[in-house]
Amino acid sequence: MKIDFNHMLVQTIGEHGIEEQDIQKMALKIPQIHQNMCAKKDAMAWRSLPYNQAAVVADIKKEAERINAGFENFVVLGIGGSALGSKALFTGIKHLKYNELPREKRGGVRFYVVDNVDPDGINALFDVIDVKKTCFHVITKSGNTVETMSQFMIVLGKLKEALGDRFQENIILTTDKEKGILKKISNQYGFKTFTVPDGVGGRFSVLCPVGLLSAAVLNIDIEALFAGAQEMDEACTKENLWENPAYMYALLYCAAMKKGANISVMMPYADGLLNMAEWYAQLWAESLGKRYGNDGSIVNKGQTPVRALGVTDQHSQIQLYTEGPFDKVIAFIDVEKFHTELKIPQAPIDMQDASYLQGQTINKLIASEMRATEYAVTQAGKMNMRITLSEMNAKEIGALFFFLEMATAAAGEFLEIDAFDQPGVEAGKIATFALMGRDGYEEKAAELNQASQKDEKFVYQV
Ligand SMILES: O=P(O)(O)OC[C@H]1O[C@](O)(CO)[C@@H](O)[C@@H]1O
Repeated sequence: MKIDFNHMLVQTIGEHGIEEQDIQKMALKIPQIHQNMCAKKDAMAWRSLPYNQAAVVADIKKEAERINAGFENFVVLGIGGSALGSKALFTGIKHLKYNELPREKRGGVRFYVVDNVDPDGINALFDVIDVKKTCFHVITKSGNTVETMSQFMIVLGKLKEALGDRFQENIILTTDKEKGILKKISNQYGFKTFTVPDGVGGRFSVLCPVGLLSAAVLNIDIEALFAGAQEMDEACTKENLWENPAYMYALLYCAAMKKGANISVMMPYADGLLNMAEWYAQLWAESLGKRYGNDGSIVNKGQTPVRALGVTDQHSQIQLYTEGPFDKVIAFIDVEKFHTELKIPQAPIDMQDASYLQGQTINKLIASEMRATEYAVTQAGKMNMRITLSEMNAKEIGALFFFLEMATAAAGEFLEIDAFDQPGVEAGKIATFALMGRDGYEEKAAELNQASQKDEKFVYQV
């Protein structure tokens, strides 16, 4: 993987870029940041995932074999970090019309992720799967998340209807080793259960059973995922800024924030990587968007992630990126070698001025469009950078996950905030419990009803 930061700098984009002397100044913080990253390594248990899971991976593979031998479909039920990693793995590595392929080409079950509580969305799935022939992986680290628990209850109802009491084999749970409702259910009913290790938060959990069971069911090479993550780990644990791309990413993005770039656009030029941008959006937003600094002062830090897809969004967003405010950093992601090379053939009709395309490849077109867009935003003086994957395979995807996780953790150190909590989300979760009538939340429900009184003059009913 190549990570190129050239277009973040004043010498390439002009006055809105970052000066080398700003880098030197911020680099003075690196020894302390590095010391913190080393001291917190054990607490950041996700950093050990590429190394310490031999037994659990063996178990996951056994389970995946059972699933692929006995079922037609595999459905992940979860939300946020419990779902986004699986989605990124699925489209980032597998065939883009995987579920529509015949079984012998897929080599396994069809794969779905349900990460919302849209009634039509959930019901649409039941219209295309036979629940009897479906294995559901229910993932919630906290074991309490309202969206996942309600999906689970709907599925249990359907399974009971279809199978009577013989639904145990259709359910696998992944949750905390002791906390939460899901763990209690697991203990009581003996469902096959995997554990989210301590110190592995949802958004950092893709390389534990949360994402690995999906990987195994999809026949994704888990060892290659780990190998990519390990290689990246080696680079991203170096103290030297000029050898550590995660530190440089964190430094430059934090320098950009200081210059008012409050938006982080991730723009992959590959359909399959759009879910990687979705995954990054949660990682970057939930980790860095914080009201309080480590010292308890109010800091309101963070940078808003935006996902865009090349080339599609060139025709919707690039106008803004090029000519709009200097409030963004754009990370382009490109792929050197796609799974396919697609030639534009000689057309059977006269293509007039479009005939220059004949004999060329779509691969060249997507690569050229990325270069052209990169050139345009660079000329316009907008900060951008490029991550190049050699291919969309398990090793590169494992490396990319790990790089972005390390960069996020390091950015948390630069910003002097806790990158591993999410108190702002908890507030919404509590309010939802109250609105849904959960015991113990009566006071909150009353408070909410009071707060939702509206001044009718600002409400337009048309
Ligand atoms: O895995 P859980 O506990 O259900 O949480 C799901 C998601 O909810 C959050 O807590 C908040 O959205 C995320 O951090 C997490 O990934």
